[in-house]
Amino acid sequence: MALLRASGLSKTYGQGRLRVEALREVSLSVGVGEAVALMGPSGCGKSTLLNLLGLTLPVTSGELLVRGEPAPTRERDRARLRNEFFGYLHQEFAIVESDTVAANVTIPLEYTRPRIGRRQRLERARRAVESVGLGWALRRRAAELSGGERQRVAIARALVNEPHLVIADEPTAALDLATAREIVTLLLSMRQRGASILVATHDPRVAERCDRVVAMSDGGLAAERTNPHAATGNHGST
Ligand SMILES: Nc1ncnc2c1ncn2[C@@H]1O[C@H](COP(=O)(O)OP(=O)(O)OP(=O)(O)O)[C@@H](O)[C@H]1O
Repeated sequence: MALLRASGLSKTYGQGRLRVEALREVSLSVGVGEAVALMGPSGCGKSTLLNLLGLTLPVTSGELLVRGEPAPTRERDRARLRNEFFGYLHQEFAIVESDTVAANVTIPLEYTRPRIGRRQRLERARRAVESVGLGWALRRRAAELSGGERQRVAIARALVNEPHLVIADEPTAALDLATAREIVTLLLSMRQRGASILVATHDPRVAERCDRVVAMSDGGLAAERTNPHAATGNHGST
């Protein structure tokens, strides 16, 4: 069974003269432990597709199955699934600069139900921060870290709830080459825990390290190829 299966997804923003058909009839599956890269020109709909698949935007039409079950429509249920199932990594990191690394990384755990106690939240944050090599920075304010270190904090936050799927939108756009490479290595290493990765990127070096590359064009899927040389995870079906 695919972890995520989208059939005929469409998204329209606005109404009347402001109406934008951002996605048209997109069908895509993501297998367990699979890394899929979305590529395509600016404005072709990559972020919109990530937001639909990551349940942060409602679909206009189409079907989305999460582990074989239709994605919930009630916001409360969607929020719970987001917290339990997904990890999110953004281009601009979305780190709270004035907070410590620990406080940033525990954010996704604040919303889990049943609630996780403070001590356990901190312990999980510590493990996640250590897994990205930043154990020394746990009590530092995020503002004191470099761009690459902040992106590693964002990765720790994306994996602290042990997500089944990590959704990353241009995770390396603001980074230099060496740091970008390191961040992608970290991101893809989540497959070893059975997590799937869905990443929108303009960078062919990121795409070539994923198991599958899906090319988008003008709100639709244009082409798809598998990368025989990508270090594969434990895929379910596609
Ligand atoms: N909130 C919104 N309201 C109206 N139109 C939007 C909104 N968000 C995106 N769009 C439009 O939908 C289309 C797809 O945008 P999207 O951000 O998904 O593209 P993208 O491929 O991620 O682009 P980029 O690579 O530049 O991030 C674009 O035409 C964009 O202008």
